[in-house]
Amino acid sequence: MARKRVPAKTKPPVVDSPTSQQGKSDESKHLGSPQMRSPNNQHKNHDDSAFRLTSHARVLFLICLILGLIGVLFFPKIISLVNSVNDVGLTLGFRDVKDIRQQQKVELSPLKTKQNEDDDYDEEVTIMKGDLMEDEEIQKEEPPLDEDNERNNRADTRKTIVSPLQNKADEKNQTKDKNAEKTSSDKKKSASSETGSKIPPRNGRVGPGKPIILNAETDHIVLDPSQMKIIDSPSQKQSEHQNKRNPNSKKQEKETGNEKKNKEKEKQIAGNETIEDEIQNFQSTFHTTFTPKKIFDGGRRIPPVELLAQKPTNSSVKVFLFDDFLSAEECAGLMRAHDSHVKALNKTPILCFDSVETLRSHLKDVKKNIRVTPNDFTPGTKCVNTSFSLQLTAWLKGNWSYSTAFYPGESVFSKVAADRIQKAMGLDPKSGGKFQITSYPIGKAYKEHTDCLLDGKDSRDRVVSVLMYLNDVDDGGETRFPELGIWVKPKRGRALVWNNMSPEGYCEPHSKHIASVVKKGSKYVLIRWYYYKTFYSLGRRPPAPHLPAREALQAMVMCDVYNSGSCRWYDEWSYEHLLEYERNKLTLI
Ligand SMILES: O=C(O)CCC(=O)C(=O)O
Ligand SMILES: [Fe+2]
Repeated sequence: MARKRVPAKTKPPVVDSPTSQQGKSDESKHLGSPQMRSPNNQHKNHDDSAFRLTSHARVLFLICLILGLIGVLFFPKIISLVNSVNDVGLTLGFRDVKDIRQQQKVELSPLKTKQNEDDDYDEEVTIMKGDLMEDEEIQKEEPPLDEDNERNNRADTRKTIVSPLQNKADEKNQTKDKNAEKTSSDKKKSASSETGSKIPPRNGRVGPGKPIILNAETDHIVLDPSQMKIIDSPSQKQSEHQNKRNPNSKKQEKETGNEKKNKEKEKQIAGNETIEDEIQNFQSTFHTTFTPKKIFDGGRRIPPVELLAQKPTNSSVKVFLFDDFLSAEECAGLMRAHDSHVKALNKTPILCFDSVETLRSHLKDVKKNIRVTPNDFTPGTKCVNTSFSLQLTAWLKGNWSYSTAFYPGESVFSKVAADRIQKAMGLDPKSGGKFQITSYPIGKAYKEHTDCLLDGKDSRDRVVSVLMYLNDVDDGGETRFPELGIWVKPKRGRALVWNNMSPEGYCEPHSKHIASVVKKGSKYVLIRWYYYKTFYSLGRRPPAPHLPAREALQAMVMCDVYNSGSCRWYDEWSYEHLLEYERNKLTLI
């Protein structure tokens, strides 16, 4: 065997394998020169060095290829690591490596990766660190929710299990979409005809030729107290909610079986009202995600910017920001319409509290030593009567923020905004609810909350929130996400969009946010929530709610968990309307 070995320096005889012959003939074909084919020594030497050169070149080529591959694979990581060190370093001077790693994790999250497939997105989404704040600052300004409460909230959230049949239900619902679209267009027609209404709508202007109508139709509803309904027990609410969440669950089947019975109950609740076809035929759809994209509107280029969590988090919450999403004229028009509507509802509001303890805290705060019990609430509600409301209003000195609402079909602007949101954020207008404008006078804030938790249960189904700032605020008023370490300064026309629920349909505790105290000036925002599941009353004012009697032009003030931002004035009673109405119409959706 050893003898047969060819000395290293002598060239082995060329054994023309079929491939090498093939190679030669290919070469000759290529070069087309007969000499090149003649096997003289010179040529052999040339061949040798060419061979050596080629093999060196091959090795070099392979090394380059491997290096290139490594570069391609790790280049974005290296660059973004350098960037984040720069960004974070510039802001804080020094940051824990753990946090930087976390930032990488967020950048490489599934949503981002998915979006990278979209050229438009890849090109235009800017990833930005969220502005940072110290934890202690959050603690100081906005006391966190009671710890036990919070723990329960989280436990409740995790307890709600999405049915494995959910996907099937989604598919089914998608096929129903066509029907739903039809229903929705019918609904729109009906909503706009409804707008014709009993009292003249108040008009504001949103830019040239774009009227916004804030319709106070429900202000005329004066209810028969005998129609009032005792609010359901929390466990009942929860099971109803789970039922909504799991449309194929046993409970749902049971209800389908009991459809007739429920319809009767329904009719009973609705009195002599007949159930409109559009309600009866209503098909709900699910909404689980959003897809930010660059848009152009009114000559403005509006790209999304992703704000990265600045704290370790494994949540699915994504926060995006679009500057100049609304024009200056639109912002001014919306603020004017809101102000004039608030002014018009000049009757003393009815005051409501989430509990008698909250009422007590407020009384203590204004140094009124009055004994109150649950009997001070109008039966079946958490609201006090008109004369007590009058007294409380004087004592509390209008210490609240103001929210007015308008619905699709009530203004040209609502369609313009819904379409723009759809284009920029991929949110289906059909899943969006009312538009709510809120103004915060100086000193006002709004408590820490998620948009999907209610009394510790995910009852609101608000999968995505779209918050639009209508003015610059001189000082304060930031929207803060304490769990993510993100805070955003109000800026006229800026839109902020985030998901409150995971794609699986869980309410995300990390979506908790706070409207910080307005320290100087005032703050105006427009907000629209997009729901996990559409329900009939989205997009139009729900019919008569089972709430305390009230006069026309009488708003309500709702005071939740007692803290600095606990009370909010509402031009309508929609918050309860929606829950109540959804419960009542459960069998229809
Ligand atoms: O005004 C803000 O910054 C946030 C408002 C908000 O979160 C809400 O109304 O649900
Ligand atoms: Fe919120």
